[in-house]
Amino acid sequence: MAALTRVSGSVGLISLLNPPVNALSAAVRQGIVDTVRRAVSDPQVKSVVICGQNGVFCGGADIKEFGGHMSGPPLVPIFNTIEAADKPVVAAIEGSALGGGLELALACHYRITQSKARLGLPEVSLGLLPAAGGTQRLPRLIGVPAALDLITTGRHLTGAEALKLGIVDQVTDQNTVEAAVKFALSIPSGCNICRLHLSERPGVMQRVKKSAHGAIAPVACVQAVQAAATLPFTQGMQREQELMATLFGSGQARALQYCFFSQRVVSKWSSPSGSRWDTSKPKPVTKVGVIGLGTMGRGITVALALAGLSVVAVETQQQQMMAAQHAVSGMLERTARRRGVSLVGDQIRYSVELEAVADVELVIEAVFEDMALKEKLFKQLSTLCKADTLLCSNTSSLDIDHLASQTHSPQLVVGMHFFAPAHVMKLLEVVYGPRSAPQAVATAMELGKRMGKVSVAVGNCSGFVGNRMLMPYVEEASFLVEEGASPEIVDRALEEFGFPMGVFRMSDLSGLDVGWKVRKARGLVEPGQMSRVRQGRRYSPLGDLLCEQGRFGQKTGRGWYLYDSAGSREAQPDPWLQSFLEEYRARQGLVSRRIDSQEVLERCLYALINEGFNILQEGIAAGPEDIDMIYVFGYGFPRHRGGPMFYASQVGLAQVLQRLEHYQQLHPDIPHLRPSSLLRRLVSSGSPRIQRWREIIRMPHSSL
Ligand SMILES: CC/C=C\CC(=O)SCCNC(=O)CCNC(=O)[C@H](O)C(C)(C)COP(=O)(O)OP(=O)(O)OC[C@H]1O[C@@H](n2cnc3c(N)ncnc32)[C@H](O)[C@@H]1OP(=O)(O)O
Repeated sequence: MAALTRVSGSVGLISLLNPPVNALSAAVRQGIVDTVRRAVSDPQVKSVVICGQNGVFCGGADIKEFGGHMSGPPLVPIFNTIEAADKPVVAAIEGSALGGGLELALACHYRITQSKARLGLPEVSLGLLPAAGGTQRLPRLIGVPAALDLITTGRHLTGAEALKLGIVDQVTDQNTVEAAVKFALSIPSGCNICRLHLSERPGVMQRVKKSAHGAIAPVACVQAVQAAATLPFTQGMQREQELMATLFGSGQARALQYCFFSQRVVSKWSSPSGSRWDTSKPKPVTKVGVIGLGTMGRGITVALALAGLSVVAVETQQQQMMAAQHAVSGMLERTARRRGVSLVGDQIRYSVELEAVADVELVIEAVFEDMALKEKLFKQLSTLCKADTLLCSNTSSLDIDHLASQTHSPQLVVGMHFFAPAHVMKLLEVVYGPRSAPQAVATAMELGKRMGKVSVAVGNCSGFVGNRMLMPYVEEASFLVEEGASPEIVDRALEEFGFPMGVFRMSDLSGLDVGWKVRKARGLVEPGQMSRVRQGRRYSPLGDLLCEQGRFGQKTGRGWYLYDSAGSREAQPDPWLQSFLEEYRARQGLVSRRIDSQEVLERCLYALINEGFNILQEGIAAGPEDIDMIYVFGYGFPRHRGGPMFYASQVGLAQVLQRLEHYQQLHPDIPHLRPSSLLRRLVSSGSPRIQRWREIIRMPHSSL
């Protein structure tokens, strides 16, 4: 798992061998121990170079080992031995040096890196801290502020950025191992351990705690770096170990590591028809049409252009097209500057003629959420585009199969549901209908990947996965307000749970009129009416009544909260709303009661989770990982809780079932509190680990 050879006469070359990313498994750690010992004791070896095989230095500790019993030599003494070696040790970094991989390089005396290599300490995103000396060596090498930034965010750097910060000694575009060997031959014996004088950074802890939304790892990272600033190296290392011990077995670490693997699981998509990621080849796409340049169309255009695709952007009115062109240019420049990438000119062609998309390979429709308008457009596209052009809709809830039926080639139609702002948000729901060809799904998934999205393939139903689950969550929040809670009580409970925004603040941000339009389209809105049963089930008209008063949220300066002015973001409790709610409850004969945060969490989250089980049962999502990644990347579900389905597994499925039954008895008129039969089945199968749910879902069962 690590090999030692002698090159250029006197350089001991140690290669890590553990494809695909040379993770530091027990065997690799043992290999490093053995090869370093041999190299250091060999009198013919004057200096040592450590590299990774197959163009990757090292992706860090083997995350798969974290769940089980850890065996083999630990990293800290291995790295201390390397640092203490009396022969110069040089790390040759290609591909990635992440987590324990970078910590290995930091223990070496010198680092040479490929300019495009990725370096970073991403442990915080796994609920951990860099506990193989990273929190002690990095601040001593580059200072506290830069180290804090890298360790608390986990962000990756390029080799060139790492050189600027002083993490590496040399960057090369040539063969990195050869450059490192040449470097090793040129340096005298003795080592280069940099020990900066460090001082603490006031105010950092407060800032990190605020942005952590309840995650504990970023806080522990700050504490560990503070130890580097205040304690001698050996004591700092001890503090690092103590802090790591509090994180290692935590539920948050388990949730975050589950997210790491789930993000990779969802790219290996499958559908109930049997089509799969490994048997469906995507069609090559170089030119894409975007129809409709409102907020979504503009974001999609930017995301495509940044991914290096040619875009034909169509808007029917000249004036709107000009406005969109101006906005897209600004967004592109800002995003490219932030990401440090250069723009390729002339990638986007604007037109007011639909015919401009006649020669593209894929079209993304992003016009208003109006079925009649989309039907007409798909009919036109089907006639004017090439016979094999993929037609995709950015609808957030409409029937993909119905749209497909408007075209000559329904197999070429899929949904590509982006999230606003589309050039920033990582989630893409790829929606397949019963007639979508495997190649169409594979192509949309591949295009999402090229745009840097986490793409999740889901089946066709109203609202798909994300918005379908959101309905019961939002409805429960309104019911709680009818029963006595205030928007502040509901939002506070959800924000303390870890959501960046509660239901009502989020609704004010996105606009209350958005949901009002959807409810109108579903025939639920009865202007001026207060009835609380519609279409045979409990309904809260509160949102409609606010809209009738022109309270659309932030954009009108009032909604569930009050704002200083239209467009302001600072939400304040509104005394008017309080009186309005009191009057509403009195007219409805509702007796207000005290509602605590436990009830808020249980009713909102268990309703959401219950719908997730229905979705799994119907095969709309292939597994719990798909739902969890949709919620983590698209809806702000706290990543350190793993997503709604993982959270349910942590709470205990029997407990979720029991609380749903309890609330359903109290509220028999709320269908989404009726426990899903899949949840019952899982509980009666002994509540297996989430990784085993797919087996249970697939098992034949009787619904009797
Ligand atoms: C005492 C504690 C000390 C240290 C703690 C740590 O080091 S924690 C680990 C820190 N490292 C990371 O977080 C890096 C994780 N990996 C990545 O970010 C990417 O995999 C990487 C290295 C940038 C490569 O990306 P790429 O897109 O090329 O490949 P992909 O992500 O699809 O990964 C390929 C397969 O490798 C598996 N894998 C990757 N890293 C690890 C790892 N550290 N441990 C175990 N397995 C890893 C990944 O799951 C993929 O597996 P597959 O079965 O093919 O889906």
